[in-house]
Amino acid sequence: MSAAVMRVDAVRKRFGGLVAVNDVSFTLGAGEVLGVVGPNGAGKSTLFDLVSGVRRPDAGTVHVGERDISGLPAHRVARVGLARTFQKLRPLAGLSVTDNVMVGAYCQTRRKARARSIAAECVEAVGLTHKANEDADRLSTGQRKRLEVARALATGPRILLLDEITAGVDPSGVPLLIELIHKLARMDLSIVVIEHRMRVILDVSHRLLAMHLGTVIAEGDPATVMRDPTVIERYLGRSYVDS
Ligand SMILES: Nc1ncnc2c1ncn2[C@@H]1O[C@H](COP(=O)(O)OP(=O)(O)OP(=O)(O)O)[C@@H](O)[C@H]1O
Repeated sequence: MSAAVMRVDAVRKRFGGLVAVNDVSFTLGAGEVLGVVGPNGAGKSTLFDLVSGVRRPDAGTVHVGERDISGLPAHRVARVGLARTFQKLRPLAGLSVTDNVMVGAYCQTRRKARARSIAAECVEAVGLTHKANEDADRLSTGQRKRLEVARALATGPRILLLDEITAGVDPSGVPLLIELIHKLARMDLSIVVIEHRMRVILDVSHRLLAMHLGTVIAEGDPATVMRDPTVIERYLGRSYVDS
């Protein structure tokens, strides 16, 4: 792991009286997979929104390499090489898998033929070639998650933010998604993963960031973070300690 490809400094977001993300800072190394854990409402998805330009931070900065991308809208952030998936799946209804992925590819090219070929590569990378012409609405949850990844990949990112790609997926489909994250990491991407399933997060992450009520409560190598008494108390619960 080498120099940071992304640096997030003291980002903050308030919704009315609630500080959803409270001065969160972290770096992402080249080729690193950083896991983000925390209970529901900890601020994980809002943190992704701030980094990916879906929402503007009230304070703080986000750098990709030397470039300050703080407050840029999502389409411009995508052009800098940062892509994300969303927890809530939103394939474009009535469009095929390939057409959905081409939407991402138009971030890299205006040529339809080139967009189609990028889409084909990305659909293959996530293992959906056999569904390429199918209506995206007809996919299973696990397949839709992979479609989301393909659409993000088609924008040509260096940094990928994955928001709970195993949520709602049948346990039998989880190993395929774990393998997909490993594959993405081998594609020279630097990745931030939000994930509730412990077996997934421990399998894929080089480093962990634990959040609670908008703040970072622990950061470091996964085994150490998981043994941190504050993380156990606020996130994992007594049953984890006792088991
Ligand atoms: N648009 C919004 N308006 C008001 N409050 C919001 C909004 N979006 C999120 N919140 C609140 O901000 C806090 C953080 O939410 P967020 O979705 O970022 O948490 P999370 O850690 O991703 O949770 P989960 O694991 O359930 O997805 C929560 O209290 C949530 O209710």
